[in-house]
Amino acid sequence: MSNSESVAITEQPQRFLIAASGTGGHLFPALAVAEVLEAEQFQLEWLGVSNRLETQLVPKKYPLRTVPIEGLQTRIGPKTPILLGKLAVAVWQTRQLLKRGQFKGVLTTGGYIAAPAILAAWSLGLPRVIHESNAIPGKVTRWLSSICTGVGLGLEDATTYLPKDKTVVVGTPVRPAFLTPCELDLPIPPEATLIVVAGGSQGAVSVNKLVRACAPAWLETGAWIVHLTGAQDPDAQSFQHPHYLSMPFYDNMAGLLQRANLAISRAGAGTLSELAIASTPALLIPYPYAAEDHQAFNAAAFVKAGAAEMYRQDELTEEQLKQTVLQWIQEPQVLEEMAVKAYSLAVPNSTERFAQLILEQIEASP
Ligand SMILES: CC(=O)N[C@H]1[C@@H](OP(=O)(O)OP(=O)(O)OC[C@H]2O[C@@H](n3ccc(=O)[nH]c3=O)[C@H](O)[C@@H]2O)O[C@H](CO)[C@@H](O)[C@@H]1O
Repeated sequence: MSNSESVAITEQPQRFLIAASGTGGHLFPALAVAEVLEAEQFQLEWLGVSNRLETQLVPKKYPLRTVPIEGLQTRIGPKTPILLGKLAVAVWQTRQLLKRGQFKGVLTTGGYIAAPAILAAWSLGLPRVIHESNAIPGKVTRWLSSICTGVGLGLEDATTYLPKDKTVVVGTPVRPAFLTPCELDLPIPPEATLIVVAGGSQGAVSVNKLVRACAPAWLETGAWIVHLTGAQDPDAQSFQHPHYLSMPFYDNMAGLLQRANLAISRAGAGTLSELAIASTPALLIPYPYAAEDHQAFNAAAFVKAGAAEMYRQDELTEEQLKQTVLQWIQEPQVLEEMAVKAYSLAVPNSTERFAQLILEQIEASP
C-alpha cells in the first residue's frame, strides 16, 4: 500500500448519530455530549422530528435528519397499525442513513425518537447507547435498554427498572456554561433577592398563573422576579412591574440559575441537574400529567437532600405559595443552607463520564 493510500484510509471521518428530540430535557444533555464527541474528531449527525425543538437548536451546529415518528401507545387501539407503520418506516430510513454514512454508533436520550435509532443500530450490529435522566425511565427506555450496548443514568433510582448489567449512573450532562461562573445580562441589582420561575422548556401555564397572583407581595419586599413563561401562555404579558422580567424562553440559564436565590420550577430532570450544579434551592411543582408521575419521583431526590420543597399542583394554593416564598425571602439563611444541599447532588463531570461510556462502546465494537 502506498503512503497516499494509507493516509486516505486513516483520514476517513468517524461518523456518529445522535437521536434526541422534542424537549430541552432531551436535547441539552445530548448537545453537551456532542461537544465532547466532536472534540474526539467524530463527525456528528442528528436524528429528530420535524416541528420539534431540535429544528431550532440543532441545524446551526449539526446536520439534522428527520423521520416521521410519534408517541407510541402502550394500549392497543385503532391508531396502533398507523403508529407501527410509521415506526417501521422510521427504522428503515434510519438504517439506510446509518449504512450509507458508515456510522460508528448511535446515542439517544430516550423518548420516541430512541426507538428507530436503537432498532436500526441493533439490526446493523452498531454500538447503541441510551441516556435516561429521569428517576422512572420512559417506555422506550424500558422496552429497548436490553438491546442497547450501554445505558447511562441520571439518577440511581432508575436502576430498579433496567437491566443491571448495562446501567452506569453518570448523572445528567448539562451545557458547558454551567461549569464556570457566568455573567447575567439582565439589569438586576447585586443585592436584590432574585426569584426565577421556570416551567421546563415549554413553560407551565398553571404555575405561571399562580406566580403572577403572588408576584405583587414578593416584589413589595424588594425582590426581583425573572419569569420564563414558555410560548403558550396567552396571559404572559398580563402582569407588569419594573422588577418583574417575563420572557417566553431564555438562553443564558447558567447565568440565571447561578444568580438566583430561589427557583420555582417544574421537576424535569434537565432543570434539576442544572439547579444542582448552579447550587440553586427550589420550590418544585412537578408536572401532574408527566408519564407515571416521573417528575414527582425526580423531585423526591431533591427534597430528600434538603435542597427543595415539593408541592403538588392540585393542592398548592396561592396563599400557601405566597407565604412560603415570603418566609424564605425573610430568612435568606434557610435558602443558603438549601443551596449548599443542592450542590451536594451535582455531578460536574457527568458529560465526560457519559462520553467515556460511549467511547468505550465504540472501542469494544468489532
Ligand atoms: C413535560 C415533560 O414531560 N417534560 C419532560 C422533558 O423535559 P422538559 O424539557 O420539559 O424539562 P427539563 O427540565 O428536563 O429541561 C428543560 C430544559 O430547558 C432549559 N430551558 C428552559 C426554559 C428556558 O427559558 N430556557 C432554557 O434553556 C432548561 O434550562 C433545561 O435544560 O424531558 C425531561 C427529561 O426526560 C423530563 O424529566 C421532563 O419531565
